[in-house]
Amino acid sequence: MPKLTFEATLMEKFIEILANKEEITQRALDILLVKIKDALQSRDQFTIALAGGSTPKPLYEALAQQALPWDKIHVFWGDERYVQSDHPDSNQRMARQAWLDQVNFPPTHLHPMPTAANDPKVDAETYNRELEQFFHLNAGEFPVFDVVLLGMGDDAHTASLFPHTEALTVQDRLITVGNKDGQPRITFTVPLINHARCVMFLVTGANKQEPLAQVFASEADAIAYPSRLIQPVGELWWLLDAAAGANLT
Ligand SMILES: O=C(O)[C@H](O)[C@@H](O)[C@H](O)[C@H](O)COP(=O)(O)O
Repeated sequence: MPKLTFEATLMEKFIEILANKEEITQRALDILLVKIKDALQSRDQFTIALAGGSTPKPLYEALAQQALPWDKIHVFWGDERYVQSDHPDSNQRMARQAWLDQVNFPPTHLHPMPTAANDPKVDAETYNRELEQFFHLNAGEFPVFDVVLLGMGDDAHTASLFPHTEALTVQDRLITVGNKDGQPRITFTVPLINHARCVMFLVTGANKQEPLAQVFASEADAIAYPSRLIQPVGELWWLLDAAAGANLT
């Protein structure tokens, strides 16, 4: 696999260690509400890409309690397991149950990753085209999401960008096929995430201590610790609970 290189980028990095999941949820909500307000004032539209997994679910539940102009917000997914949308592992299903189906989003404002073609490459290409059309992109352009939410696995993967996989090296697409132990995923690529105005990691649990130490180390192999590749042109937020961030204080 080619050595990964990426230019140094201008970004503002914020690392906050909070007591627990509840504090992370509240802090993430507070930041998101500011980003939504700023986006609506500047562009009259807010675009967000959701993370899957378990950590963001309380944040989605908290968002469902907000009175926001849902008709000005567009929701995408940063990655998806390659299962049907009603499968228990579906990231779409989790976000709909926790938030999206609990408020009156216009259906056209929800942009789930397709998983029905029985070929992840086809579905990845379909979603790639959907983003190109939605953001009116010319060939080779990347869209700028207002916020990309991310989690991090205990192998330092993020989205469905897993260690030592081809997905890590894709630089000319918005969407590609991820691979978790042979199981296909659909995922944002590194350059797509890195074009965001704001990337926010929510990371909890003592099992994330070691991978975080590698992600924040001055030197480490980004192919082995893919979250190192996330260096957005905009803001980078790391919201960690005390267990995950214990070694960083
Ligand atoms: O589809 C997924 O599973 C996620 O996108 C994945 O990248 C997740 O964010 C991490 O695995 C952390 O998951 P937890 O939040 O459950 O620790």
